[in-house]
Amino acid sequence: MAPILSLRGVSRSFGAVVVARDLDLDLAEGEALGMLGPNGAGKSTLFGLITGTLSLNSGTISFGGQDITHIPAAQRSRLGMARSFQVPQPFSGMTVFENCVAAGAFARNQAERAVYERAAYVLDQCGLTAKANVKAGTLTLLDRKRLELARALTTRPRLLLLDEVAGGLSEPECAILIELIKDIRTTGVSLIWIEHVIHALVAVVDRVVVLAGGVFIADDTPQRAIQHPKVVEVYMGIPASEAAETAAAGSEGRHVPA
Ligand SMILES: Nc1ncnc2c1ncn2[C@@H]1O[C@H](COP(=O)(O)OP(=O)(O)OP(=O)(O)O)[C@@H](O)[C@H]1O
Repeated sequence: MAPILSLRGVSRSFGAVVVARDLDLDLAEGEALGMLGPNGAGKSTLFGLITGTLSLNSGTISFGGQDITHIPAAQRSRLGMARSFQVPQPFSGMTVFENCVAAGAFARNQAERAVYERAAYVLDQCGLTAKANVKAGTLTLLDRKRLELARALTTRPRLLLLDEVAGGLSEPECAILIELIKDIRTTGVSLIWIEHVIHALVAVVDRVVVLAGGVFIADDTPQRAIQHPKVVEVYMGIPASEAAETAAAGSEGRHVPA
């Protein structure tokens, strides 16, 4: 089956800062991909390139088999892309329900009434039904994160891009969010999740890519990716050669990607 999302030769710099250097990436329909990388590596920028809020310096992006490289962000969202933001950005003076309706109506260019049913369904899915009439600005952090997900889901995305949704949550709150994202996965939506809370990511995704220096230094199963010597080097400051030796000594027979 053709991938739902394909990046080919994608490059983007900000002055001397290269955040994407000739990147290729395929995401299968229904796949959940985790994205790791040090602060400032360019992960959120990559979301901007995929959703069309930022332009590429070179390369192509296709979505659902269609070349979307030059398609504006609003149109990409109508094709079925939605993202959540690192810092939740609800309309604070509007209720939780109104926030979802506004997101759904705008993204799909529909009358608000046409998305009421979807918004109610999604609020239930995200555990927010009891807060439907509460102003978004009064929500706890966990509920703001849930609302970020709900707003994105109201648009009926085929591809959901999550940017650090677990950040700042306590462990019990994080466990609730993990279950919610697992539940969202069962609907068949494809997912890319940028996250620094690695255990949350590993609990949910099928595959992890690690972005550093504008390239993917690892692309593997979650367990293998986080133990990749280059990843250990970037995160822990241990030279890749030493990290590889430690990994080999500690787990005889385990596959360590080259
Ligand atoms: N609009 C912009 N203009 C100039 N530089 C930018 C712009 N957006 C991002 N950058 C720079 O690009 C680099 C990548 O930023 P980005 O936010 O994509 O990283 P990130 O991997 O998501 O980081 P974090 O994990 O800290 O959120 C950073 O050095 C950032 O300062």
